[in-house]
Amino acid sequence: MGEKPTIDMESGSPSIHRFIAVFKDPEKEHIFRQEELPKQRRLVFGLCAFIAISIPIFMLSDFMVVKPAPWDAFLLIQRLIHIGACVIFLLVIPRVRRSSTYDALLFCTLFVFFVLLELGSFTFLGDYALYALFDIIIMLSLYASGILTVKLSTIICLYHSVVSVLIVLTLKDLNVHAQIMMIFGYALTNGAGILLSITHHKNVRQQYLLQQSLRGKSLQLKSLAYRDSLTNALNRRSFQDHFRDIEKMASRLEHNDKGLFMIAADIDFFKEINDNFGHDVGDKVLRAFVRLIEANIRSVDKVYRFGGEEFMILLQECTIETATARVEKIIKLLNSGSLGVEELEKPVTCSFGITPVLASDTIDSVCIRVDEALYAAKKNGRNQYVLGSL
Ligand SMILES: Nc1nc2c(ncn2[C@@H]2O[C@H](COP(=O)(O)OP(=O)(O)OP(=O)(O)O)[C@@H](O)[C@H]2O)c(=O)[nH]1
Repeated sequence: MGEKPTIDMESGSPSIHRFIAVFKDPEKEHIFRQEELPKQRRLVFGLCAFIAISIPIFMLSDFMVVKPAPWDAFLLIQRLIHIGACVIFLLVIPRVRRSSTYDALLFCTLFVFFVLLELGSFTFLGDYALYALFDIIIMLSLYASGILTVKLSTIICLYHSVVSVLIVLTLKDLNVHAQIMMIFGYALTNGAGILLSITHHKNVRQQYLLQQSLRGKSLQLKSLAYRDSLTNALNRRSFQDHFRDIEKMASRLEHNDKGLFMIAADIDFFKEINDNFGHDVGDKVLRAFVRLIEANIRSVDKVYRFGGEEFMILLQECTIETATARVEKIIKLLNSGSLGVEELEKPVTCSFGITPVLASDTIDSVCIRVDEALYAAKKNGRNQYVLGSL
């Protein structure tokens, strides 16, 4: 599956066309509509289900007002086609993946729906006002629901207004006064509907932008809360909060050739660096150390600063050979002066403890084991690694 599309809020809030209520940038409009599609599908699904259920109820009441044969048979066929169209749409709509396909399908369904509804109006015994009321309610709820884009609302409104006016004019049993009122009613409903539609689409887009910006801000805050401000490495809180994921990963890899490895790293004689060259140089060393580690692990692996000059490195899906090879390489790079802090007279060295993370481990058990290995490395003379015993 592709990555979920998002609107880039850094490049400024995208503006909205005033009358057609879509984003001015077509790509942003496309991303927005793809994200909105699941919600729209749910709405249309609900609407179709409502029509499919309510029409049989109307069929029962129709018998009271419908004209005699052949209109009764006509009405029955018309209602059955309605229900059939809704059922087909109910089956198809959950599978629609593109907003353009969705629009085309919706337009076809609504077209069939209104043609049948308009034809159905002839079957009522002069009770056109009742039919019109039902019709107007459906139109208004469609406009206001956001199912239709402003473009679709306008097309349907024009088509429906023209046909409805023609029907009103051809109805012999409506007097002139009633005809004028009906036409006036349709004009007002459709006009109000288009305005509702524009307002609705603008609101939905503005709300979407607001949500995007809030989502971005909350991600920024989360990242700030989980990062160490000096080195930008992940911090101890992040390690604690994500340990559940680490446990899950360890269980998943339990019977695998590859597993998870925790490495504790502690820079040797760091106090001396601070004392001899000052805190600023000490800070520089810490930043350069994190950069060097990050450059020598994969992007899925993680570096956490636990405090001071103490770090944890989590290697994912690797073997003991790879874990030790990576640490050996880092030790070699440090000894060759690759840290690149010019103020220092001799290379900075570091001691490491390495241990696999087991499915049965808790945060404490793994930290204790890896700390013991690190302590042994320090005790053995520093600038080396020790594998923790299980
Ligand atoms: N520059 C700088 N120093 C820090 C920071 N946090 C802790 N320190 C210093 O790191 C030093 C840690 O010293 P020790 O715990 O004695 O460790 P060490 O000198 O590296 O000795 P060993 O670990 O035994 O090799 C202390 O002097 C702390 O003040 C920091 O953010 N920046």
